Amino acid sequence: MIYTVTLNPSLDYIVEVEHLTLGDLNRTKNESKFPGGKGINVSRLLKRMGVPSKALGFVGGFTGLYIKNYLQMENIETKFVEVHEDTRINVKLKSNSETEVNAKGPTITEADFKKLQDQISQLTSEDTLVLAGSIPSSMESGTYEKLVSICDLNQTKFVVDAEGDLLKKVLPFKPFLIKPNHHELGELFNTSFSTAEEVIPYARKLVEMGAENVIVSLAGEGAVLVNREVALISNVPKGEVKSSVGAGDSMVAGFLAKYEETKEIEEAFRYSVASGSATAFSIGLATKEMIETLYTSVNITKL
Ligand SMILES: Nc1ncnc2c1ncn2[C@@H]1O[C@H](COP(=O)(O)OP(=O)(O)OP(=O)(O)O)[C@@H](O)[C@H]1O
Ligand SMILES: O=P(O)(O)OC[C@@]1(O)O[C@H](CO)[C@@H](O)[C@@H]1O
Repeated sequence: MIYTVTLNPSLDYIVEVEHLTLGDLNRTKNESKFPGGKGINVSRLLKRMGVPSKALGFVGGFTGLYIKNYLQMENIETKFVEVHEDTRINVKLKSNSETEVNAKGPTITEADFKKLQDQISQLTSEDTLVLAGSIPSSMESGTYEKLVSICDLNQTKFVVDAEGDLLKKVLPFKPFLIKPNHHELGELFNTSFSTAEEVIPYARKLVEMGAENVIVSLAGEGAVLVNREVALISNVPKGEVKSSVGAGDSMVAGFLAKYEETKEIEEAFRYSVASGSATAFSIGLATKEMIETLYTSVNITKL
């Protein structure tokens, strides 16, 4: 079974404004809201791909209730730890460009965290754990490290989609997959990239540091996958970007879903890119139909 963990879920409020003027009253052209947070997005995508998963993490208040009800409506299993403060609201402002305001999230107590650790201790070598997104500001940067050390004890395969220290600290525990975007990769090594080729040596460093598979996305410029055996570069399909919120999470879900089915890294990577673009070309997350349409226009080159 795949378990996703979202330590800091969100109600994503997507507002579209024709021409945003700071310091003035703006009225929306369109607005929508979705349950968000990276692990939750992975669970929602997996469901659309026909792969069951269970969503774990912390939810609280009316926003937490909204998330639970929404996932229940989509027949996604959840086992959230209930916290006292409200789950955050993240604002995604779509105008000439995309602007995001992500909140810091509720207070998580030691007792809340202990409940989650107990749940993760129940996983086995048959399970996969996906840890995705930021942590509420009340939690320490060693939080993911504590969770993956439980996976290490029980030989549970795990995936991490996080940035900075959260990511760095899990590498010695050998994650099955990590998926930084090129900005996050650049920040880790104090550099920047403009092409997929430039990314490869740095993705290889992450493999040397412990990651089994590294996918680096470069938004409209393509993506790379590196592991001990191969280095692959992918194009991205052409289309109109409607909202890239959740595009990275869709890549994680797409990779896991296809890999479960085929055990083929190259096909899983191809499906991952198609999933990322299908979400980028949608308001909200991709549908399976759209992913499968785009799949045929993803081309992978082996280096
Ligand atoms: N302009 C684009 N054209 C086609 N596909 C795109 C475009 N932008 C993003 N994508 C798709 O989304 C994937 C992830 O994009 P990106 O590199 O922005 O990841 P991310 O920053 O993790 O995403 P997120 O917005 O979810 O945080 C890309 O690999 C690609 O498949
Ligand atoms: O603040 P974090 O945890 O880094 O990111 C949270 C978030 O931006 O990520 C998802 C898209 O990837 C959204 O659903 C959500 O609002």
